[in-house]
Amino acid sequence: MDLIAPLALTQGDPAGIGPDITLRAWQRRHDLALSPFVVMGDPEVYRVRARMLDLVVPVKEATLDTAADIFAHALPVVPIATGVTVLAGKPHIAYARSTISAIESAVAACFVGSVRAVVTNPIAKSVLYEAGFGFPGHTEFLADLAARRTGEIVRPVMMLAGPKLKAVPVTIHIPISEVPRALTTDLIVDTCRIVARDLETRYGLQNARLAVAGLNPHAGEGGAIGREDDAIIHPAVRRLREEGIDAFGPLPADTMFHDEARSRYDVAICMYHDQALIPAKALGFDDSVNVTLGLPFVRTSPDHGTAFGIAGSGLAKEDSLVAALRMADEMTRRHDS
Ligand SMILES: NC(=O)C1=CN([C@@H]2O[C@H](COP(=O)(O)OP(=O)(O)OC[C@H]3O[C@@H](n4cnc5c(N)ncnc54)[C@H](O)[C@@H]3O)[C@@H](O)[C@H]2O)C=CC1
Ligand SMILES: NCC(=O)COP(=O)(O)O
Repeated sequence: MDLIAPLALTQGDPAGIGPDITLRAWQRRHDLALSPFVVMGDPEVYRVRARMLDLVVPVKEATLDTAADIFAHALPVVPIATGVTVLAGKPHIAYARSTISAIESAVAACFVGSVRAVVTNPIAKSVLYEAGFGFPGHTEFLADLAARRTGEIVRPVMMLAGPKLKAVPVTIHIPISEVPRALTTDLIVDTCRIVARDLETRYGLQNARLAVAGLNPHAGEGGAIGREDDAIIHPAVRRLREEGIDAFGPLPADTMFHDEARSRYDVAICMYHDQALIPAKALGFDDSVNVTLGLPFVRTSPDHGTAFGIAGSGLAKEDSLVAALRMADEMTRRHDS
């Protein structure tokens, strides 16, 4: 991999805080020693937002070849026109096409080696659904783009990674009422295999310890408070251990996230979205990163969403985006060494 190549940073929803935190991360690039990144987005959105926020950030249209050099003195943007005036804090389905195109362009650039990794700014799921977007989120869309490129099945796994906790939701963006039906022993086993493999290849963590959460209170209390823990999760843990993966559980989820409990594992495997994301965000909202494992390229993202309520106000913190840029940089360097 060409380590001179920049990281691709997608626009995300242009009405959200993506432009704010991108401008602020670029401003701090020297202090934070950030590797060059190139934005896939609408240059005008960044110019308008910089004026709104009173930030002195020159924005320059770039190509993938010129971006890394431009980064030293201006924010490089590979232009993807929104075609409409974007209002900060006011999401609109008219922005959906450019939001999606930015992701597609970043992935295409990654496959030809013009960028090293894909870092995504937040998208508003409901806005994209309204515009006909057929995927729950980036995670599944990126896997689909990768599968179309490689001709192979790509199983993506979401992981929230921060200094205090790595947590994986086995099921992601589905209604809580559908979780028990969606959970299968095979799904848990497949997810854990990908986690164990990618923690080694992408993070250099060998023989990772996987703490598998139960689904029901007290991990089902021997079947008295729900049967899924014994019937579905326990057999998955057994199979993983037979394969040599250091998985254990199912553990009562309420007692697996305190300091001492976390010292016993490298990653928490959780059964549903909030079981993973609540502890991850409670323990590190500003420095946790949303990573997609299982892809043939590196993808990271801030852990937060579009935060429309504070877009253009100057209140948005760029810390999680900075952590995502850093993590993507480190992951591509490690993979290459
Ligand atoms: N990776 C992605 O694309 C993600 C997208 N979303 C989308 O974001 C939209 C809004 O979701 P919410 O649940 O409201 O979560 P949110 O993360 O956008 O906002 C939650 C709260 O945190 C604050 N906040 C978020 N990021 C911040 C930052 N960088 N600095 C300071 N304060 C910050 C917001 O102002 C709000 O009070 C939804 O449409 C959701 O689909 C949510 C999570 C991740
Ligand atoms: N709650 C996490 C989230 O919404 C991020 O999803 P994705 O867009 O990274 O798939």
